[in-house]
Amino acid sequence: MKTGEEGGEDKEVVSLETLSKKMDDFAKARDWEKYHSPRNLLLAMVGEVGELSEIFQWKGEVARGLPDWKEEEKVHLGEELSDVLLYLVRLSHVCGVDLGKAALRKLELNAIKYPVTQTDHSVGEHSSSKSKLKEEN
Ligand SMILES: Nc1ccn([C@H]2C[C@H](O)[C@@H](COP(=O)(O)OP(=O)(O)OP(=O)(O)O)O2)c(=O)n1
Repeated sequence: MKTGEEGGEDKEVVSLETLSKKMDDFAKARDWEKYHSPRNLLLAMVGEVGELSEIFQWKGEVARGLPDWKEEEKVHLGEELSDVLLYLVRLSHVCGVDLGKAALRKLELNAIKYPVTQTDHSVGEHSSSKSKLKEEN
């Protein structure tokens, strides 16, 4: 699917369903579904989070947009971010969780828990946003 961008440039929109289907095809083609259990996928994802962390390790704080990074470092970053995302999507799939839906619901909960009028960004000390959302629905 393509969508128009402000600058007239088309950008491909990649859905979570597309990624999930591709992971499913990948696993089926290799007969790897037996390895893709929830626990295995969780551990694999955590391992990839470790690899992602290594990229930032010892660098100190880095500026948004990573202006000082080499192109190859950014490509590597994209690969590790992708590994985390792909395992997360796959984990959600094998657990029967609709990740897109769950994330939209969580954003709603976050908005209730942290209203825009709140300025101190503190966490905790909030009444349960989950019960508030339940009351509203
Ligand atoms: N049983 C497996 C093994 C791999 N993958 C897929 C999902 C990840 O996107 C990627 C992970 O592959 P590697 O374990 O080879 O990890 P890296 O690509 O990070 O390689 P390395 O750890 O050598 O840097 O492959 C998978 O779906 N199921």
